[in-house]
Amino acid sequence: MKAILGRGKFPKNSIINIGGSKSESNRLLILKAQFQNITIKNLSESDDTNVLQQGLKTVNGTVNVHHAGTAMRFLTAYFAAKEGAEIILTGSSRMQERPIGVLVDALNNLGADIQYLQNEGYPPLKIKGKKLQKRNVAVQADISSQYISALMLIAPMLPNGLEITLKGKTISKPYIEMTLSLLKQIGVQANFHNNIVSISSLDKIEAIEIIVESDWSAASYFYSLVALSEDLEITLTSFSEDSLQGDAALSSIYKKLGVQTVFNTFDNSISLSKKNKQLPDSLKLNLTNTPDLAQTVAVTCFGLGIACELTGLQTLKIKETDRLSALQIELTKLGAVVHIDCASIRIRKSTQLVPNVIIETYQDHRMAMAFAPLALKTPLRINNAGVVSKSYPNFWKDLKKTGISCELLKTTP
Ligand SMILES: O=C(O)C1=C[C@@H](OP(=O)(O)O)[C@@H](O)[C@H](O)C1
Ligand SMILES: C=C(OP(=O)(O)O)C(=O)O
Repeated sequence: MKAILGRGKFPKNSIINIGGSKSESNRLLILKAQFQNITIKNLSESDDTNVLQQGLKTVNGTVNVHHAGTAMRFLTAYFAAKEGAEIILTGSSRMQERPIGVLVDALNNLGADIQYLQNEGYPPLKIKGKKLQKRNVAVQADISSQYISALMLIAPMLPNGLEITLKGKTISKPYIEMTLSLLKQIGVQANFHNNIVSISSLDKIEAIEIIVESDWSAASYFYSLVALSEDLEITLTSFSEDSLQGDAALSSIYKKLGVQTVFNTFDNSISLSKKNKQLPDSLKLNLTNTPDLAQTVAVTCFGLGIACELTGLQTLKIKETDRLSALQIELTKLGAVVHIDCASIRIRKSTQLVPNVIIETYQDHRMAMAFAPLALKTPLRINNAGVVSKSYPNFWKDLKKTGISCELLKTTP
């Protein structure tokens, strides 16, 4: 499917319900598999959440998580600790290039039985579930925080709980804190101090209902739209100032780009509007804590003609695609001058924007969604637009509500 985008008719204010955070949803599903008396409201409708939910129904057989990193990592730990499970866990060809050795080593050190079926360090995996008796494990924390969250999420089901020592510089730390908060919220004793995470074992919890907050990473595309507009106003429902998601940092990041966020406590929504039209010449940010915002911020800065330097991005090359290189190729087509190295991207201040460019998405939902707001500045096309369903199946429908014209064309394979 191809998306043909341009300017349409802009309503005064559009109200959008993005849907539940996929990160919170996928953690809560793993916890619910251990404690049935958790009721989850506003669960994400993303592909990544659906594959995890389906996977959890399997005890014996093959589970394919496609492109879902959290599902791959969380299910590896879950099945490894689930006595009686015999699972082949696999994913898309890209998933088979995304490393998982750090997590598999940690679990095998705890007594698990996980084997590689093809390349050492990568899915597919053969997992035989066992009782994991050991309590202590050390894990490299500078590759993906998902390995640590995966271990934390199964800790309550281990007879002795778990103490995880984080080695190296911890990246994507807010995601570890999100896992910790959710564990505490359901009544598990958990703490994270210096570089040690410790979590107690627990058999039962009190019944609890948890409402998943909407997805802040997905909100970034609407921040970008408002920033690139003259006067768009957009209201996003089910958000709060007191968020578990690190990407809530958007409100302060986009303040620098002229977007004001009002937190409406009466109905838990946020209203975005363009306030400051005096923009800086350049923006420099370290995104170690918020890697999923990199593509959005890079594209917004380019569209606004602001030079930008984004650092702390060493993990981007092992995500859905090598995101730094994908950004460089696509922004260059639009007329940008882009420099990348292994952990950063620099984009020169630019005044030209080439029209009618066809953006490739590299099987990465965030490539499609991050480039879409540029339609406010120039007509463009986005190839393989269906990729958005990985995290945000209604993205194109919601984008239209803001006034962007969006024609979706089926393409023959
Ligand atoms: O735990 C999570 O829900 C996530 C953690 C981050 O991954 P890394 O820890 O690999 O950076 C983030 O990029 C991903 O979209 C979701
Ligand atoms: C990196 C992402 O997801 P995952 O690692 O869970 O596939 C993402 O959604 O941007």
